[in-house]
Amino acid sequence: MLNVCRTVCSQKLKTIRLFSSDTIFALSSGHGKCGVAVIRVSGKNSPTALKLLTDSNVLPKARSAILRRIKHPISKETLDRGLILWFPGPKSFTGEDSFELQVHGGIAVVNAILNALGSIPSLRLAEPGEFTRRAFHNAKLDLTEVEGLADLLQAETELQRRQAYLQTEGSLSKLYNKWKKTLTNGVAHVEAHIDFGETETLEPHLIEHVAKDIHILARDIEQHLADGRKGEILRNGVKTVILGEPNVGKSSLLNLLCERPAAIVTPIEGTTRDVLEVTLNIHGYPLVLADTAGLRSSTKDIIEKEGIERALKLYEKSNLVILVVDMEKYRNWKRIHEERGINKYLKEYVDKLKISNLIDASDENISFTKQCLVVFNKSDLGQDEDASIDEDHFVRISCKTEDGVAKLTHMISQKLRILCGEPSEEHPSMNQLRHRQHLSDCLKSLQLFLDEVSSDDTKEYDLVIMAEYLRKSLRQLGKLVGNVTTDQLLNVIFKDFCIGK
Ligand SMILES: Nc1nc2c(ncn2[C@@H]2O[C@H](COP(=O)(O)OP(=O)(O)OP(=O)(O)O)[C@@H](O)[C@H]2O)c(=O)[nH]1
Ligand SMILES: [K+]
Ligand SMILES: [Mg+2]
Repeated sequence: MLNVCRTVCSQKLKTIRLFSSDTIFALSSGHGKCGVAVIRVSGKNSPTALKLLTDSNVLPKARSAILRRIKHPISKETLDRGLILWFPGPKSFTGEDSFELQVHGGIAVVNAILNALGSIPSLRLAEPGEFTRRAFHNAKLDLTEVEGLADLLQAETELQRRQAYLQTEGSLSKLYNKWKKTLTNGVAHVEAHIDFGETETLEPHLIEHVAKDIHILARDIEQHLADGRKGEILRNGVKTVILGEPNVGKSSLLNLLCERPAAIVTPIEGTTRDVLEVTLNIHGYPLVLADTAGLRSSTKDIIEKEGIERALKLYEKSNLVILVVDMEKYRNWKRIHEERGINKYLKEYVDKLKISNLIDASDENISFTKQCLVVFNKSDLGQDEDASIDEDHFVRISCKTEDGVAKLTHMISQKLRILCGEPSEEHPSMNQLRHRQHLSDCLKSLQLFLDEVSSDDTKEYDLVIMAEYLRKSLRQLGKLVGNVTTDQLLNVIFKDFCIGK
C-alpha cells in the first residue's frame, strides 16, 4: 500500500529533504485491511490540507471529532466519510499544527487518501519516527520519553508495558531533571565563587554546601546504577537457559512450557544440537527460554560438540539457569552413596557438566552464583521420599504426567520478579546501555569533584577544575535526557519507530 504512495511522492522526496518546515503525512494505524485506519498529518500546511480535504474554508472545532466527507483536492471526488480531529499547535503531539483522519480501513480507501494528500503542494510522506522526532525537537518529549514510547510500541508483556508507559510519562525524565537541577545549582555556585570570590563576600562555607549536595547526588546515582540491571532485563526479556545431561528431558520441558512441540524429543542421547529459543510470557514477565544440547564430554560427534559449545556460551550470558536432573539417576546415586545428600550430588553434577562455577564452592550448603532452579524430572518413574527436593530452588516434576509443572511455573515467576523487579513510578529503573554509560560517566566526574574537595586540607580549592568536573557531569545528564544530542544518536534512537509514529 505504501509502495503506491511512495511512487506518488517519489518525485517530491527526491527534491525535499528532511526540513522541519515540510508538512508530513502517514498512515499511523497498522497496515493491511482493518476496521478503521488512522492517517496523521503534521506541519505548517496542515490547515490548508485539512480545508482542501474537507472542501471547506473553515477549520473544524479544535480537538473534537467531527464527521466529514473527505474529498480529493483536485477532482473533488468524495473518497470516504470519516472522523476528523484538528489539533492546532502547540497543543498537539508534535507541537505543530496537525490533524488526524479516522477512515474506513480498506486498502484502496487508505491509498486514495494518501494519494490525495500527496497531491497537495509541500506535503510529503513522513519518514519512520518523524512525528515523534518533531515532538522531541519541539520539546514535547525528552529523549528518555521518546525511548519509552518506542518501548511501548514494542512491549509484549504486561510488565514491559508498565515500565515503558511510566517512562513515556516521564518517570526517568523527572529523576534525571531533578539531578540536573542540583548540578546546575552546584555549577552556578562554584562559578560565582570564581567570579566574585575575591572581591565580594560570599557565604563562607558555600563550597562545603555544594559538596554536601554533590555527595548525596553521587550516592543516589550510585544506587540507581546498582539496581542489578532490572530495567534492562525486563526490557530485553529474561535470558533463560535449560541445561543438563543428555536425555534428562530438557526439550520435553521446553515443549511443556511453551505448550507446543517446538523441540524434537527422542530417546536418543544427543538429539538436540542447535540452540532453540522461544519467547514466553509468564505472569506478565518476558522469558526468552533456550533449549540446548545435553552436556557431556564423551561425544566424538562434531555437530554435537558444537552444540555443547553453544550451550556453554549461552550459559555465560544467561540471567536464569534451569538445571535439569534425571530423578532416576539421582535415586540410583543415592543408593550407592547413602550417607551423602542432594548438595553433594549437585556439586558432582555441575562438575560433570563443566559448569562448576554455577555453584559457590566455598559454601558448605548449596548456593548458586546465578539465579537458578533445579528440576528433578521423570518423577513418574518411581517413588522418592527425599524431602530435600522440596526446597526453595528444587522442584520435582514429570514432563510425562505434567506433575509439578504448575509449581515450576510459579517458581520461575518468582525468579522473574527478583530479576526484573516491579516497574514503579517512585523508583524507575534505567533500561538501556546508553543510560548506564551516561550515568557512569557522570558519576566519575562527580567523584573527581569530591576527591578535590576532600584532598585539600588547606581549603584552597582549585575552583576552576572543580567547576569543570561539575560541568562534565552536567553534560552527561544533558546527553541522557537529550539536551545535548548528535544526529547519529538520534538516528539510533528513532530507528525502532515505524512510519506514522
Ligand atoms: N518417563 C518419562 N520420560 C520422560 C520424561 N521427560 C522426558 N522423557 C523421555 O526422555 C527421553 C529424552 O527426552 P528429551 O526431552 O529428548 O531429553 P533431552 O534432555 O532434550 O535430550 P538431548 O536433547 O538428547 O540432550 C524421551 O524419550 C522422553 O520421552 C518424564 O518426565 N518421564
Ligand atoms: K534425547
Ligand atoms: Mg533435547
